[in-house]
Amino acid sequence: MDVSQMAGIETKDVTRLDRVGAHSHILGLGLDDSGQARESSQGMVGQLRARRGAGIFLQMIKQGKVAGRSILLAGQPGTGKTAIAMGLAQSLGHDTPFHMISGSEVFSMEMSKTEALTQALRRAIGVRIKEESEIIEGEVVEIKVDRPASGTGVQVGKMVLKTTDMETQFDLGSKMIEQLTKEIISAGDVISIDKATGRITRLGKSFTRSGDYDALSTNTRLVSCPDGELQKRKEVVHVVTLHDMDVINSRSQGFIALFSGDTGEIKSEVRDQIDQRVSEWREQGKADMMSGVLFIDEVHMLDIECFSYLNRALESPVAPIVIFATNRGITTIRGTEDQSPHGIPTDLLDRTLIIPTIPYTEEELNQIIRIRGEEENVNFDDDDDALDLLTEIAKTKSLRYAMQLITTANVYARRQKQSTIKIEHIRHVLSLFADSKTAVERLGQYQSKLIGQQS
Ligand SMILES: Nc1ncnc2c1ncn2[C@@H]1O[C@H](COP(=O)(O)OP(=O)(O)OP(=O)(O)O)[C@@H](O)[C@H]1O
Repeated sequence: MDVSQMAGIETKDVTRLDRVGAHSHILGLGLDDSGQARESSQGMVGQLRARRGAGIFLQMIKQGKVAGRSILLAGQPGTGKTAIAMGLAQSLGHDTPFHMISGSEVFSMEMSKTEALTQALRRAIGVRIKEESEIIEGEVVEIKVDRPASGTGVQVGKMVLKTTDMETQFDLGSKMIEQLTKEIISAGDVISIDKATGRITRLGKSFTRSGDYDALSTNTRLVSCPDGELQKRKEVVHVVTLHDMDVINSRSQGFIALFSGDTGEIKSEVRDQIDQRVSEWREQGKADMMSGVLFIDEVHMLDIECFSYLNRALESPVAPIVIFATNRGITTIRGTEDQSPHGIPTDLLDRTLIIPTIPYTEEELNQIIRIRGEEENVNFDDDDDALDLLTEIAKTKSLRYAMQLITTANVYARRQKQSTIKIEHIRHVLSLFADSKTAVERLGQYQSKLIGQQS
């Protein structure tokens, strides 16, 4: 049986999952009941003040006091700005829409700046619809992916799912494989597949397999293997974003555009129709609206027109929560000659609560790497210095680079038929992949050769 076929469509999962995947270990802000940040909780480590600040903003959201306001996370790269924004979104509910863009992206799309911002805002507003749906729910026994011999082309595979009463093998298409990879699904996970959309949700790890994991994160939810039939009808709550609905309803675009992410401009009549339909559903009690989070990184890259547009958009009654981030200090506001803190005009800055993020201590970096390792099902050898070396790399190069090395070293270790990452695996991938600073230095050194300007 082909899961994608049963799902009716290949997949409905939308764009930019790759960037979100790097933060899949973040499950919330890690605060206690009094709003204090726990040193390490819900995948979050350190950055206590910033998390506390975000926690207060969270309370304001819950009390409906944020209209027209936003927060700005200001700090060096790799200090957890995206992680905090995501933690805040997660604290609002695990199905809260979270959409991230970078300021510069607004200019690179084949559409006007305001259209790009409107799409981004609508991607962060959810409509929660309740309906009975067919799902497949079971424990993953095995996933096998066949790589095409050429190394490129469509991937196919098989997945065996079981309940306490039955076991079935499903064929996997490339989109399903992509989703399974993104969600880091492996044997022992209990998952649910919505047949209407093909969306996969990891419900937790099976109790029966919990003894098999050396490194079981404290975040890991343990659940029982489901019983009865694999396929069942359940009342499920779908969250679709206003943007998804716009795209599906725009006749020239349709579903296909959702997969490619290339949606082009959407006509305002289409948006009006969707708004109208959603408001009818709300009156009939069929749907609720939910504000998600729009995270705009590199906000200093936006220009004055974008800022004016956002200023107005923030006041709309259906605005999402907008979180800005930047690593710039005083800089020119694009499109003007004026300078301002973080390159943001003062009228917008005035409505923004600024939360600084600070560099991590060595101990914190070590913990973040450990958690990320657990998330990727990586075991570190306790008698070995692999974790210390990664910590050192995070400190001297960048945290992101250290995280990339976890993934690559794991692939290498597995190819060497070893189940734990050792220092030699890290050294090997270090010799293969340069960090961005080293790459830039090298490019500078060889620039004349690269662009053929040697005399
Ligand atoms: N406090 C934290 N606890 C757990 N993980 C974290 C924390 N801070 C950062 N990370 C993880 O470290 C990586 C880099 O952090 P992140 O992308 O949030 O930094 P950033 O400040 O947004 O960087 P940039 O300015 O480059 O966008 C991510 O995978 C993130 O999830």
